[in-house]
Amino acid sequence: MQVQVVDYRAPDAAQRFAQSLHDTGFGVLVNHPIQQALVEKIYADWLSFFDSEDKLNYPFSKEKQDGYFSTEISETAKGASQKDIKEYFHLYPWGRMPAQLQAGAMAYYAQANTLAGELLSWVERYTPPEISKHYSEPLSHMIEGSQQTLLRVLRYPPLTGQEPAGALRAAAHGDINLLTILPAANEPGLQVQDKHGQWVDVPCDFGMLIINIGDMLEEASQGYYPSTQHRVVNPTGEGARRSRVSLPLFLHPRGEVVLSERHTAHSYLQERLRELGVKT
Ligand SMILES: O=C(O)CCC(=O)C(=O)O
Ligand SMILES: [Fe+2]
Repeated sequence: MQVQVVDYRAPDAAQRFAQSLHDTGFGVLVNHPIQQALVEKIYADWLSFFDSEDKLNYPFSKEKQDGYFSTEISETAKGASQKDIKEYFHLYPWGRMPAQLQAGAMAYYAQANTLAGELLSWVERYTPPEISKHYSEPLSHMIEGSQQTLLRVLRYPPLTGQEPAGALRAAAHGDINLLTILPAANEPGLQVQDKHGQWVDVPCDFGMLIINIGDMLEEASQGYYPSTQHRVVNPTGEGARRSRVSLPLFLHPRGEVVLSERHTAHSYLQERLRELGVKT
């Protein structure tokens, strides 16, 4: 399996992108409208923040799920035995965040959210009618007015050699939400699992934008768009001494949106957060 790299400006971009998402759960865009300079500035600013004590002023809230999640409390992927080797900060427009980092992070949030809305309409356009007739409302409507879309700034620290056997930067998991938008990180390591169980590197040249399907869209599309397992493997050699930083935006519907006969977005999210051990 090879994840398709699609030129956002190509005349057939929408169709090729949706096909890639259907085939693999992943799609990669080049020539997209997200400003690379902004992404680079966020990476640099947040690396300094994670290196500072200031992060301890924003302990995560179990109820709201905003703030700083340390390596000690960060999530354990569903079915995994070890915690991931990562720390991260959850940003919502209504949530807590360091004042000096707010403008950059919220500018990125707005850009990525706008693009995500367009990409959802691409996904919808190329959904076969026998599937889309079950969408409770157009996909791009599901996110309108949503307060749940989450920007996560992740920092994977340099490895110390003392990590528990089998622990990974991010163990295999599927994302919970509709779509995830992820600029290529500053270091490699992201892999996706193909239909035969093999792990395949996701194209990650600096400047590429990686998009993947989450469980909520798999649920709403009855599996037509698969939420594929992915992971971040540990670096070896020189790379092990470096931090890796990444910036996924998890696109969430409004809580009351009906995903399927079984679930609203709210009921689905609560169930999954409990499974991750970050909610009681
Ligand atoms: O850091 C990455 O490249 C991926 C992160 C990820 O998959 C996640 O946080 O859900
Ligand atoms: Fe993920």
